[in-house]
Amino acid sequence: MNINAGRNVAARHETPPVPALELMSVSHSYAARKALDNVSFAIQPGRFAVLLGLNGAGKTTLFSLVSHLFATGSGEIRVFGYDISRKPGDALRRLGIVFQARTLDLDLTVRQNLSYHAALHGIGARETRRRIEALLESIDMGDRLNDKARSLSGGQMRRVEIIRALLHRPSLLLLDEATVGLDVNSRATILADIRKLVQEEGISVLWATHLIDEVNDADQVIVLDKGRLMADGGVANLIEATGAGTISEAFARLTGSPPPPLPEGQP
Ligand SMILES: Nc1ncnc2c1ncn2[C@@H]1O[C@H](COP(=O)(O)OP(=O)(O)OP(=O)(O)O)[C@@H](O)[C@H]1O
Repeated sequence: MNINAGRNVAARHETPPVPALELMSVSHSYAARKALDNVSFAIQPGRFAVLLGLNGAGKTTLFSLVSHLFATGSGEIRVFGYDISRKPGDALRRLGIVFQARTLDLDLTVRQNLSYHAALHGIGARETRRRIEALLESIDMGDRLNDKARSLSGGQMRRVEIIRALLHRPSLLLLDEATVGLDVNSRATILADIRKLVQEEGISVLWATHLIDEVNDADQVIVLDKGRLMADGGVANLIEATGAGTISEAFARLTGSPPPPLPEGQP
């Protein structure tokens, strides 16, 4: 008996998973300046995808569209199949976002900053307390609960912002230049924490950066340059497609720029 027969039939009829994030022909302009030009890509559930682009590539604009801060004028954006324009509630519920600019209220305590976000998502008081305490403990910041946000270091503020983005248990996390301005150790800790979330919780991540050393071999790499999608694929694919020796060289060839800078603190 061929025990695989049934399985093969099932596999033939299997539908592909709904992407965690899908952009279809998305464009955006600020007056005459085109910031995104016909950008399409998809991120599958449970993937760590790096959105790699130099200053002005369009990364923040893309985040503003995905998070529905800006209306999608041209093209379509779906979060786990939900169109951000037609079903913003369903899409945003599945989305956690850490913006490039610091967004904690410095005069509120860590708990107050986090509780406010939980309330916006309709999470009850007891559950809010439970989640906040567990998440803060997980990053060894349980003792900072009642401290004012302004007393935290830059890296600690960033980690509180990441926790805030996770409070409503999103399935897709977007981070825009999350490590900018942080020292080498804080950068490494934050990146490792996020990679752990992908591995252990199956969360999908879109990590926007201009730092090539934040890319791992197993990542999906989406290269954006002056609003245009230059490449989308695995590290090995990008290296092969560009005839480069390294991902850094591949990026330089794709964007016509010198190899991107190494992070602060590295020669
Ligand atoms: N509010 C705005 N008004 C006009 N032009 C803008 C505005 N915001 C961004 N731009 C322009 O759109 C383009 C894309 O900018 P965006 O901030 O999305 O890029 P980025 O990749 O996030 O860059 P950075 O890493 O420097 O933040 C740039 O040419 C920028 O000057």
